[in-house]
Amino acid sequence: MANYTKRDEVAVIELNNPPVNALSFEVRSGLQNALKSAIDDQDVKCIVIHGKGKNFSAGADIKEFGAGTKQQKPWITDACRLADESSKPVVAAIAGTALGGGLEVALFCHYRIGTPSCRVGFPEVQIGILPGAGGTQRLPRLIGVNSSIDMITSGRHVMAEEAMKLGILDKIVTEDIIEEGVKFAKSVVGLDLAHRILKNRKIEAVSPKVFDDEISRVKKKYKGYIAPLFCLKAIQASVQLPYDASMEQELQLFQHLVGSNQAKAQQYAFFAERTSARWQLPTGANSQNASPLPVKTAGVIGAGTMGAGIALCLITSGIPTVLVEQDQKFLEKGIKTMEGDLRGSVALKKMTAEQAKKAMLILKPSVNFEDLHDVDLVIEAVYENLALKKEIFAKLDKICQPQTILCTNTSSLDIDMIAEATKRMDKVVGTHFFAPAYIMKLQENVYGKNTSAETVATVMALGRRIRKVPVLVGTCESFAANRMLHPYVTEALYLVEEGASPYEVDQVLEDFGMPMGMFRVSDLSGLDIGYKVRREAAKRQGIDLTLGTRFVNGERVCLLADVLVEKGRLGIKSGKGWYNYGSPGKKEAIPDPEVLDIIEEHCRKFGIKKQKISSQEILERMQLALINEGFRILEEGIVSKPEDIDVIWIYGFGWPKYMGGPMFYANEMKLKNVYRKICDFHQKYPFSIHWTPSKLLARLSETDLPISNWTSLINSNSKL
Ligand SMILES: CC/C=C/CC(=O)SCCNC(=O)CCNC(=O)[C@H](O)C(C)(C)COP(=O)(O)OP(=O)(O)OC[C@H]1O[C@@H](n2cnc3c(N)ncnc32)[C@H](O)[C@@H]1OP(=O)(O)O
Repeated sequence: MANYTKRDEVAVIELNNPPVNALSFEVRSGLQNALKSAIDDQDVKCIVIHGKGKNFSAGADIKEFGAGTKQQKPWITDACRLADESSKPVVAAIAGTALGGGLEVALFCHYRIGTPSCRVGFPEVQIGILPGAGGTQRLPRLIGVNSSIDMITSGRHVMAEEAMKLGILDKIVTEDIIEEGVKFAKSVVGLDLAHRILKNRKIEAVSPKVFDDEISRVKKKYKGYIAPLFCLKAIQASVQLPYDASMEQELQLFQHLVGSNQAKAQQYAFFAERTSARWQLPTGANSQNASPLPVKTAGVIGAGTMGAGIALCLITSGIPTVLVEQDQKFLEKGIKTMEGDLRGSVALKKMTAEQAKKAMLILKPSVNFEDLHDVDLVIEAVYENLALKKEIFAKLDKICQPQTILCTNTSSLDIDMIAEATKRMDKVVGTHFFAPAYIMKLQENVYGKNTSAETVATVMALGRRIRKVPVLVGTCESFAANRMLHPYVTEALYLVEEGASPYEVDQVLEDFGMPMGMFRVSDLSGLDIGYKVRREAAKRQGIDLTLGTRFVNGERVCLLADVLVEKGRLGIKSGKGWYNYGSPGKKEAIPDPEVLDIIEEHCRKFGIKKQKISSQEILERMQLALINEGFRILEEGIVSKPEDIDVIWIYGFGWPKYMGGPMFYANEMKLKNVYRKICDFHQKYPFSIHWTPSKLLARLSETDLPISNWTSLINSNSKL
């Protein structure tokens, strides 16, 4: 709703829909009525619109879009048209965020003022739609076509200072936004409003080439996403058509997008991220009843690629950090990496040179563990070796304050075994970052059997603070993220043995929307890593793994990657892997006939008959193998909801948001179809344990319920 009050001759309209003042039907109607009252009231000389609480408005209520249903009238445009027509100045007084429809409301006002910390933007592309209440028509009239294209197709938030430079804000004021709004509104009473009404403004002439170039740029940068292209069409209409006709065009484009599968998936992903933040432990403790400890300072152990990346996340979020390495040379190398990454961020305009300098000032590099004595939280990021990690944790337990939280960046080791090296098992937790840690957004937090709710609350809060997307998972072999990768990778290798080339497999995955195919990712990580892990695991089990091994414990194995390693093809680092890179460290992946010969030879050796495998089969086998594992992870309670898995795949492995995530994808395929196909594969490939159908999937597939109901069904039926 919208509250209407008066301060002398100033009407003050307050958008009131906590927590973010989303423009629901009630708010739109309230705004329309309040504007009518203010315009009709003879005593009112000017009008201020502001938002209750921390935000002006986060835009349209995304929940109302639900699967393409039309918003109930009045639209934002119906409500705000009154501002355009008003002879009394209307001022948008912006604190917090004015996003999407929120910014559109502000663009209907004659003036916009904002606090120094306010942000504006059109993030609609991120939820698969476009600004559908005049944003694509009015912004170009205010800040020009090029800047509008940048803002609308990227969806980025623009800070007050930049908004002022662009001309979106007329003034930056103090944080006391209502007082400032009233004062400003009074100061503009009586001024000519004609040139302040955006729909009346002339739009600059722009050559069609600008749009052709932008289409190419957007297609490349946001590969697979349709909304940014629709945004361009709408902006182009603003240049080519009169205002009313181009508004109509914007509405049509908006309506097309709002009903699209991509919008549905992207909006699911938006809410999944927020649902995933609401964690719970098997004890019943959860994000509502547990409080985080304050983290004023932090420590990182290990200045290798991961450690340096994690330290960078901390210092760029304003957390003073001690970075400890045992060797001065490695420490210096780590700092150089960090400085290089910061230079990259400055070049990409993600931060200013001043901010980068400030971040480095709160880093304390050290070769002395004792320097971790007073920090509130330590993240250990040394290489994967249980004995070494236990030694470090025992040392930390003695050096750090009793309340200090000790985190391990392990990707596979048992959290409980690491915790046992300390006398504070409740304060030990996994914080698994993904490479490159400074860039990848997923933070997979892993609780052990003694990890306290307070510790979990602290690392979940830390994740959000350092701009990661934190997800809570329980302990199991490889945890949730990497565990799901296993069947995906395995199935890719089987497909290659059976007749698909690695390049066909990668093409299918990239066409689906994955940023890189599985084989390119393996080359990037280094094939020798898996080689070592497989040999160590086999050694632990007393198995003699050789290139002649075909079955382990009754399960089919394919060691083609190991054949490449033994030929010196380690991936990008050696210049050759599944692809040829020309020379070590080069990134351009070129399909290599030599690899196809190696595969031929491998298949001949084992008498494997090759056949043509369709793109559809490649996709189904890879996706369904990981989906089945996802259901098992849910079934075992390693994660508490399907959204956790989707968030892991979107932010850890680049699953396209417009496909929602693997669980959402399964939901769209209908679980009965997913289950039937998995059963078929199980029958066809009995020696692949990953095709054993999940019991939870079997049970859910009988219900035909949508993904939004799965969690309550799982919780209400312990037999699942
Ligand atoms: C025809 C007109 C068409 C108009 C197009 C639009 O306007 S579409 C909407 C465009 N706006 C957005 O995409 C903004 C989405 N919101 C955000 O980016 C962030 O929420 C925020 C505003 C930057 C605030 O971030 P913060 O971290 O402080 O809070 P949360 O993200 O956790 O959000 C708090 C709760 O509010 C819910 N929510 C946020 N925005 C909306 C929205 N636009 N509609 C509905 N609900 C919204 C969010 O889901 C959180 O709810 P919980 O129940 O607490 O999880």
